[in-house]
Amino acid sequence: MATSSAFENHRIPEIPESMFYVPNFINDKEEADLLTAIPSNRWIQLQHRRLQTHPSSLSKSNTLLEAPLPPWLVEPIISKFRSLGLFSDSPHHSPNHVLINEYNPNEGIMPHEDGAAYHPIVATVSLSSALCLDIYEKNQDGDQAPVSSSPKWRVLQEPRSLLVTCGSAYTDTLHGISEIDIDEDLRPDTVANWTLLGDSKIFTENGGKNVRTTRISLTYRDVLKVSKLGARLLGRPRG
Ligand SMILES: O=C(O)CCC(=O)C(=O)O
Ligand SMILES: [Fe+2]
Repeated sequence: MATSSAFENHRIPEIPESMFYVPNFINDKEEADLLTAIPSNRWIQLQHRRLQTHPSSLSKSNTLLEAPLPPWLVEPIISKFRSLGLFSDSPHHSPNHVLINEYNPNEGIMPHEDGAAYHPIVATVSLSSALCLDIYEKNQDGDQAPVSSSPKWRVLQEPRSLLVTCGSAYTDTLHGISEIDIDEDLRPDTVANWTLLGDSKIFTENGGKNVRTTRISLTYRDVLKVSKLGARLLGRPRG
């Protein structure tokens, strides 16, 4: 990925290439504006989280109907991506799809990979609460199972942070969020991005604990297959 050299300083050292962590990627006001803009009528309730997709869900063949992202998901985020060089190598040179997840305490997502519908990069902006993303080594026999049921690395995602996963971190690992209400044992040797955190002190002072509240993630992606015809026939999806 062609990124600015300043961005290299945000590389998470322990994890296979490449994951990058940027604390305070957005400020308090930008976070508050995003939280206000997320439409309350677009949530799909899943068993262990809520989800919304913009501009629309992918079809069964993993095709996106061409449509713009809603403006509140574009600025200020996309110009910040551009100045870091993110998505410059991806086919559409900018994200065209955003999945938004919401997790209450004790909710999460099973270990999985994001797969081949997307160019191998995902950029995740976290809002409201910190939590740990668990990273697992992937079995190389193609069955999508983790090598071990315990994660190999943990990435602590603070509110307003950015996490970028690309390269072999995208293709050769699985990621998940465990269904707990407190992330424990947060220390330099158990958190892969500890030295990159914006405020590691609060976790140290709190006995290495993060008590979760509701956390929202905006996950930006570039869908490979885009259907222009669909967009013309069906018009723009609601945004
Ligand atoms: O909420 C997150 O940070 C991870 C979400 C995720 O893995 C996904 O939407 O595919
Ligand atoms: Fe994922």
